[in-house]
Amino acid sequence: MTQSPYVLVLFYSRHGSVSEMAKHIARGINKVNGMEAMIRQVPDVSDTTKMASPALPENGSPYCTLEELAGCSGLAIGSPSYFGSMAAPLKHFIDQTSTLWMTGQLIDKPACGFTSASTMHGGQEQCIHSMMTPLLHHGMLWLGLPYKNKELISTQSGGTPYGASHLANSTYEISLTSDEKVLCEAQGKRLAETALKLKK
Ligand SMILES: Cc1cc2nc3c(=O)[nH]c(=O)nc-3n(C[C@H](O)[C@H](O)[C@H](O)COP(=O)(O)O)c2cc1C
Repeated sequence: MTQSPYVLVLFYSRHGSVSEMAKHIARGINKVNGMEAMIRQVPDVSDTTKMASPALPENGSPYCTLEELAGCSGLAIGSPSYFGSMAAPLKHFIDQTSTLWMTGQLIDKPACGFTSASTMHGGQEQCIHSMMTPLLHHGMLWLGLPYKNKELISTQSGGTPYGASHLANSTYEISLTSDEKVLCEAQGKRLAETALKLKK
């Protein structure tokens, strides 16, 4: 069976905010005819062993396989901001992608990043940049969010020109503001439109 062209929405989320953002990004992707969203998460890592998750997630999206990453037409990658950087489980997953790097399977495919953080100036932009770096090594084409999206100006919470973000506060608020939702959808739509244009 041939898989329809898809944009992979790949994330790690411990408390649910980034997972919620992934749904809104997927909604934007699915607005583009000819592209569909595939939502996948990465397993947690343990403090004491190399890898300690069950083979299947207890809830939420399935775990991503390397084949699913290799086959995507575009990639939206999301992580909570942890000390201004991506969370370890996502980095752990990326660190297993050397075979894709050696075979150049992600070259010239578009990518973008999204994040959630508990504080306004706690490193949202830095976290998005941390996800950009390995994907540039993979030869991917990084997309931001242009200011034609007026919500970037009106937002009182998340939203950056580097990628969508959510301000969860210290109360782990999962629900997104309307500006944050619009920006997530705009980012997903832009990514899918670009993936369609670039598709060979
Ligand atoms: C280890 C750790 C480090 C964190 N570092 C930051 C940080 O640097 N800046 C910030 O604003 N929030 C930080 N947070 C808060 C998370 O980014 C925030 O709760 C986020 O919304 C969680 O996303 P999730 O609900 O998808 O798990 C940190 C949380 C943890 C557990």
